[in-house]
Amino acid sequence: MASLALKDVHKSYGDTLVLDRVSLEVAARELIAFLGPSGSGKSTLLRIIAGLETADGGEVWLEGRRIDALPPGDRGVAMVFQHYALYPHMTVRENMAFGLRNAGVPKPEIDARIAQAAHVLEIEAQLEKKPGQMSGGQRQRVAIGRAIVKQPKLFLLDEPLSNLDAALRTRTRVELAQLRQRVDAALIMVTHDQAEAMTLADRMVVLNERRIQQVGTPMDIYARPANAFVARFVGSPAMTLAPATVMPGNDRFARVRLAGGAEVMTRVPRNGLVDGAPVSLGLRPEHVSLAPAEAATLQAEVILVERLGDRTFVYACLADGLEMIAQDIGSSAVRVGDRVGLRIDGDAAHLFEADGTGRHADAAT
Ligand SMILES: Nc1ncnc2c1ncn2[C@@H]1O[C@H](COP(=O)(O)OP(=O)(O)OP(=O)(O)O)[C@@H](O)[C@H]1O
Repeated sequence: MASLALKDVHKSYGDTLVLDRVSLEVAARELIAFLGPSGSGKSTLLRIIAGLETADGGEVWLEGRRIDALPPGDRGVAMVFQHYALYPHMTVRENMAFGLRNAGVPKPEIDARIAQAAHVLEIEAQLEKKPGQMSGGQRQRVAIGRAIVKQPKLFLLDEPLSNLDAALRTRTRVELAQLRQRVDAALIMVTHDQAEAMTLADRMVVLNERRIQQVGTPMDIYARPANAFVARFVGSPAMTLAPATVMPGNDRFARVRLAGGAEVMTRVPRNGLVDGAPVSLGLRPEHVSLAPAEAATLQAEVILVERLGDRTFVYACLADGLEMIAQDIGSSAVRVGDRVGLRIDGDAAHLFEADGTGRHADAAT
């Protein structure tokens, strides 16, 4: 049985539809990341599940119980906010006990739950401190602890790491990954940060334009994005989308011609594609490499070089103005203004419909 099920959830604010028939099933103990651009409805969906917002239609089920008409406190859901909203005048222990005391949980039970959560989060030594005496990372753990003591069936985390600096964020991400092994509940987190989603989530839900665009494991979404939006949104730097046309032929796989004339042999089955049909060729940087200008079919001028230490991203502009990103070795010697050749790994190229709405399945799918 799914832990959480959303069925045809929709929501408008005034005349603006923000969620359009969203359906999703989350398995027990699964960690799901909602990923999408600003305004795509991630927080609204989370708030509907938590009961802080009412949907206009649709159903929310948790462990076989319909919860969308229940008040937030009765849903079996605990939410951790981006601004963790700890009570500054209370100690960590009091912060964690507050909700339980209000819910009438007996004191020995509260003490036991706090001790257990503090152990899981390794904040036993901080229990008598006030939030002002703690670092951002410690405060975030207390906020998570406050959710853990409620023993929810589902945790909802809204941008849980976004207030932390880069180093602490990476560390807390690892801690969150470890924590989830120790809690017996499903977990949904909202994030802007795809590295966070890719590293933590069992499955990612990519939202855009009011709808779920794709649900899948991080690697599945990276390797087989369902449409041009997902292709460009997931992965950094973004995938290049090059306008191309399908060339006539009886090959098993489709050969396409880029606007500038170069041809690329893909691994996308030829059948189902119409001769001359416009398509969009998707290329990740790791599938475009540098080659001596005279030996390659594509010539380009380097416009930007991004050195990351272990590898270098080379942004290059083709004669027809198309920009492509190639990946080179860490010690790459290329410089802005250089003329370079580009070699495309057609086996790894993606083909999307020209309007970006769909993907032509490749041989691996
Ligand atoms: N209370 C509200 N009243 C009116 N419009 C709202 C309200 N809350 C959200 N919206 C609108 O609904 C849309 C979705 O907002 P939501 O906060 O869910 O997006 P999001 O994906 O979480 O964005 P962000 O990543 O910026 O937090 C946006 O267009 C937003 O302006």
